[in-house]
Amino acid sequence: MTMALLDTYERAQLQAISDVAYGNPFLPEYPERQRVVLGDDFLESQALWNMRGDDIDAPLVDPATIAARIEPLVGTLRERLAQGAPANDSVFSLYEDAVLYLLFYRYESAFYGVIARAMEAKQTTCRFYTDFLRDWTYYFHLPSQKVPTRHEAAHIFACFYQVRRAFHHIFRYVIGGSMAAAQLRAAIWQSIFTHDMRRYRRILYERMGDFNTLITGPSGTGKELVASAIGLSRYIPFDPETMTFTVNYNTIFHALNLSAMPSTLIESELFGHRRGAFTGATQHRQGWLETCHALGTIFLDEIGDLDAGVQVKLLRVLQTRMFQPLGDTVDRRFHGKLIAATNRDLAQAMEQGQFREDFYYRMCSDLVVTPSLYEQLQEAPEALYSLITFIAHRIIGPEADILAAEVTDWIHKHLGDDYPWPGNIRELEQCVRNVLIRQAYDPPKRQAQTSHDRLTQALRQCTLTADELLRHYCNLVFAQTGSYAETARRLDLDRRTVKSKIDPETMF
Ligand SMILES: Nc1ncnc2c1ncn2[C@@H]1O[C@H](COP(=O)(O)OP(=O)(O)OP(=O)(O)O)[C@@H](O)[C@H]1O
Repeated sequence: MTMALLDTYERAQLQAISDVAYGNPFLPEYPERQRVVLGDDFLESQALWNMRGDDIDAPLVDPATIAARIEPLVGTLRERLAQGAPANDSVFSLYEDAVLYLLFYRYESAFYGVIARAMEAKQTTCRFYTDFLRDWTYYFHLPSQKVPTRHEAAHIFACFYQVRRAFHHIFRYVIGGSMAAAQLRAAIWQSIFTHDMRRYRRILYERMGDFNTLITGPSGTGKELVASAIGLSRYIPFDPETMTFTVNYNTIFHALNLSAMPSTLIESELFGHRRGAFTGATQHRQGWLETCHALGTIFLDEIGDLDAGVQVKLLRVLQTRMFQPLGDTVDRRFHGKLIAATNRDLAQAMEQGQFREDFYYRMCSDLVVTPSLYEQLQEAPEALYSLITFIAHRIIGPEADILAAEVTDWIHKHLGDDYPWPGNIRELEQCVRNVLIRQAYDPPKRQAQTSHDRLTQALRQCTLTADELLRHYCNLVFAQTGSYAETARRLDLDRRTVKSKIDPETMF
């Protein structure tokens, strides 16, 4: 009688590991997957979807425990396969998933070393690829049968590097212990790898540049940081001959703030120009779209402010990936990825004819929304302290806990627990700095107060139409809450109606 290749328990363990390996690590349900594998050994505080503390790159306990636990099981399965035990696709696939999980954590710190060196503009020869390749061969090239993995070792090596970079950048750039912040991290992960990591690894990894990403959310909520996390975590091929990654990820992300530039400068920055294209164009100049590396990213901040003429030209890039420098008639191709951000309500801007619909629909195949600080604190008031600790740590390093306690106390006494943080995390950062230096923070003069006075006056004089009244009231509540969702909840209106009434640029 031939013995089954896997008993029920082993199969269940491998299936649980496969679920862990392919889940979005920042989603709140993810810890449950880890718990299935680890049982009582699972450490809730280490759950990946939590914000990381002081050291964002400290080794993670739960994944390391999982890797240690599966190693003997993977070894046993390898022995059985090596002895020629017949296996079907489902067993091979579980085996492959577990081996890749094991190998990722075996080399995780070595990959981090490559990330750190790239930050210092140094290129690393990844000698540990030799060890990786030895392990790869050990697990996948068995004496009596070749495990049918569809991947090359170098490709998986590149995928591991990308996953490690994504962890690093997401933790580095997106802070916050609320569910809203965790979901933002999960959305970034999805924007990088899509919801299906297997398909990503098979085919999509080299096509993500074709998908544009649009980031929306109030000012100061980290839209540029989200864009950096996505742009710096793109797939970069590994060259096994030279044992190097083909480009330094740290050199291929370019941010352009459109609201800070006149439209002619935007055009020339983006598309480039020929000599004599306009007065002052004394030299031929390549634009960002031309110089952008194929694995690179151009980030267009404040896209809502883009002039209609530039929108048309950019639309062509979005549709055909082609463009012409100013004064030129020859088409050039854009090879990178485009990410845009805005804090404007684009739905309203389109309604008012200020923003082209076709442009919007070309941008929104991948939409990421950053939550306001107020929204985060409504849901998890305790998140304020951890945010402050994180910021304090970034500002002064040692004694961050003491500063955090001082700032939290100050906020509690002087701003109150319901302060709306209209400037979001950017404002919180300034508040921490101010309390550090002056032991006080004066919030910028709140528009809400003036709004309130004007509304009261208009109400006394009975001069408002019903629509004006609603509009003003929406703006007033929005100024207090800083959140469309919360305003809609308080007014018992739907979010779209609220959005259509609010103009954050010229709040009443
Ligand atoms: N989620 C966040 N995590 C960490 N820091 C943040 C976050 N959001 C904002 N910050 C801090 O606020 C600063 C501003 O962030 P960023 O420029 O990304 O905001 P933004 O949403 O693009 O704002 P704007 O719409 O005004 O351009 C950052 O430099 C960072 O210090």
